[in-house]
Amino acid sequence: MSVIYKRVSLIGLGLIAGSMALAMRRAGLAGEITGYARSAETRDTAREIGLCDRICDSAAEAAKDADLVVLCVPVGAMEAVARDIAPVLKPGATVSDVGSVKRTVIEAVSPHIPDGVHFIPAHPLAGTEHSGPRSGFAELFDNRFCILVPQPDSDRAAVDSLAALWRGMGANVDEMDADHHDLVLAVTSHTPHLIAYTMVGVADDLRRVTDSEVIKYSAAGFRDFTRIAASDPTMWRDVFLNNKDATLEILGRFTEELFALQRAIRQGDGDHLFDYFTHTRAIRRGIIDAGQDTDAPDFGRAKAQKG
Ligand SMILES: NC(=O)C1=CN([C@@H]2O[C@H](COP(=O)(O)OP(=O)(O)OC[C@H]3O[C@@H](n4cnc5c(N)ncnc54)[C@H](O)[C@@H]3O)[C@@H](O)[C@H]2O)C=CC1
Ligand SMILES: O=C(O)C(=O)Cc1ccc(O)cc1
Repeated sequence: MSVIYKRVSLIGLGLIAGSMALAMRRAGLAGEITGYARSAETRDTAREIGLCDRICDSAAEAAKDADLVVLCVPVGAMEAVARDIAPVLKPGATVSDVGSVKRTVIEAVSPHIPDGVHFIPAHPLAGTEHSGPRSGFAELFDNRFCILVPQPDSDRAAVDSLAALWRGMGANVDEMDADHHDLVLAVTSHTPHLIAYTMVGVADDLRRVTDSEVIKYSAAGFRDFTRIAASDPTMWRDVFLNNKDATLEILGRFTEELFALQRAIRQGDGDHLFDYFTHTRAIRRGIIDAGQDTDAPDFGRAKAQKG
């Protein structure tokens, strides 16, 4: 594959930026990759493992002369970074991000983007519970979706270049409106994470079951919950604070269904339980038939542990 951007700048050097750097290198998509992270320790680690061609000591230095700047920081830090890099962005450059929430990121970042610079938000639907500069791997985006959220005035050629970059990194690209994205993600990712956090908290609270029993007898379902609940607290705090309405909407529906199942159990209503589980099994089978069960979590964990 050939170079799409001469100079790419990654701000925030964790799982996603690290995986992007490795995936871009794998396919030769960037001439030079610069990077910046807020903590000196992260920058030192990134230098030590050669994550980028150049690690800079400020976001502005990393973004200077870049053709593409990708904000790879927690959602709550996007605005501060956009403010820092705004003065050095060159005309014709593209700014993108990888945040798990889109509407508030667009509202926070857009005002800082100078005229003549393209802002094209994005979200790769791929990740693991690991974080930090050592957690990235080149295959993270393979066969995963990356959702682009072009703005009404987005330049088509700039959107096409960004889409080509994500395809070059292995992803399938779709476009979506920000509000729809946030609702879809509240259903498929954000609320499930909250449920996992809660379930692990409940198990921890249950003093009649000791820690060693929780670990020893963890069946697959609970094991997955513990994996998800080990995800980065800063990132997930920011997700819920920034996708408030959609998450609360889905949580409301979730608790209604949960109460109905609770009542069925109390009343011994086996028909309700059977019908409900039959319906949900059909949904799972639909996902498998559509070829969309690529089992990212285990794949990600295995790769990250190797590295
Ligand atoms: N972890 C996951 O599974 C996925 C995460 N995302 C999104 O990607 C973004 C990054 O997530 P990860 O790479 O997982 O996080 P991470 O925790 O691995 O890395 C974040 C990096 O940002 C740096 N950082 C934090 N605040 C900063 C600031 N103000 N200025 C400069 N650097 C700063 C941290 O030092 C760290 O290097 C988040 O917005 C997250 O919502 C998207 C898809 C999947
Ligand atoms: O590790 C998992 O199971 C994930 O769900 C990864 C993930 C986390 C956050 C995102 O915005 C997208 C993907």
